[in-house]
Amino acid sequence: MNCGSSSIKFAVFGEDLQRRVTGLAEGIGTGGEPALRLDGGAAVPLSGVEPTHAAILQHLMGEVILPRAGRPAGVGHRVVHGGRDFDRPARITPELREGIAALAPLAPAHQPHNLAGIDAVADAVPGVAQVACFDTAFHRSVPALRQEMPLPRSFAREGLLRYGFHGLSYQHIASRLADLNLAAGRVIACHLGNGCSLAGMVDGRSLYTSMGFTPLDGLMMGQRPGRLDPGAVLWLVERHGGDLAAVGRLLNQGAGLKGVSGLSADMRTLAGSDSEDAAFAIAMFVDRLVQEIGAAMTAIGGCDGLIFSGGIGENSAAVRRATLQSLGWLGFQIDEDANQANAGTISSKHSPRSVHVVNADEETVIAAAVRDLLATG
Ligand SMILES: Nc1ncnc2c1ncn2[C@@H]1O[C@H](COP(=O)(O)OP(=O)(O)O)[C@@H](O)[C@H]1O
Ligand SMILES: CC(=O)OP(=O)(O)O
Ligand SMILES: [Mg+2]
Repeated sequence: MNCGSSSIKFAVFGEDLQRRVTGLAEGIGTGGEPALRLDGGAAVPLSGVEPTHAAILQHLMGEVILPRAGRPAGVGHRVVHGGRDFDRPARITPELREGIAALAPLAPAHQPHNLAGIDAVADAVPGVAQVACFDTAFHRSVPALRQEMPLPRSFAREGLLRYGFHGLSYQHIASRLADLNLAAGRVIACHLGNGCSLAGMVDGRSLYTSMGFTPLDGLMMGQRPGRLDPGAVLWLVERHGGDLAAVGRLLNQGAGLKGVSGLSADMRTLAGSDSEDAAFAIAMFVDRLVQEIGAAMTAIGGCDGLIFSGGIGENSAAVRRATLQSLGWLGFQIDEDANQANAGTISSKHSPRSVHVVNADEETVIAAAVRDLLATG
């Protein structure tokens, strides 16, 4: 289960880790009618189901997942924030559920939905083994120097650290590096979905990531701004008369591509629009990405391979082309035919650094963790 801010992704796996059912419910809480896609088929409106995560989860468990796949041996969940303590997949107990709930204020657009998933499964399949897989865990290898912030160190001891996110996606990318001849070396992986971040990995381990204490930092995203001057945040709080919740909504839902374009958080919509603000938003998205790739390269001492992943990274040839054009002077050369085809390798034959497209697959990483934990009891 991968419960996102406006979507629920799920997959049922056999013991061989092959997918039996794959589903995506999207458009939850966005004002329109949510729809369900099964196994890559057409979107079917979820008419008659209350458009909340909890109600849709109940529907999916009772009407879709259990009838098709039977009672599962175990259920794994993507949990966005694991804080300092949860650094590996773990069986969900009442205590762990409490710990996950306590971190919700640090990921308000995600963590409550992750909890809704856990609760819906417990209701539908009482007693089933459940496993939490944390999006922060992969980045616990980032050096302390980069996890702490330039503030009095007592705050870091209280847990004010740069945790980083999208770790399940990076773990999947790390598992693919051997096929790309990049198992040893410096890799920058860009996960560009609704939330966007990048990771600088050396020999498959994370040493740098653009997201921070919360999923607000770093790259410009669908609805979040990414890196902001903290003075701008203070100004926004004053401008909203001290209403922190309103500023929180602006930063989590009303900024990024959506805020700048005034049109949509969806890259497809912006790419198909002739609005000047939409074009400006895309150009800013690319510029921020280029800057952050440069920061990651200097942090990890270079780059042998660059990877694009996530809905935008996998499908937007235009974003990849614009990014690589700006980075051309650093030795990134594009093969435009391969890029247009969303091929696995999109750098030209003689490019000093290789560039690849890897499909995001958080679900397989979760399924493997569940299988491993069940095997060890
Ligand atoms: N063909 C495409 N061209 C450009 N952008 C695309 C395309 N397909 C999907 N996207 C973009 O991918 C983003 C969603 O990414 P995805 O990884 O599916 O999101 P999530 O973070 O919810 O998992 C949206 O901005 C969407 O417009
Ligand atoms: C952490 C995060 O930003 O997740 P998502 O991409 O699912 O919004
Ligand atoms: Mg995502």
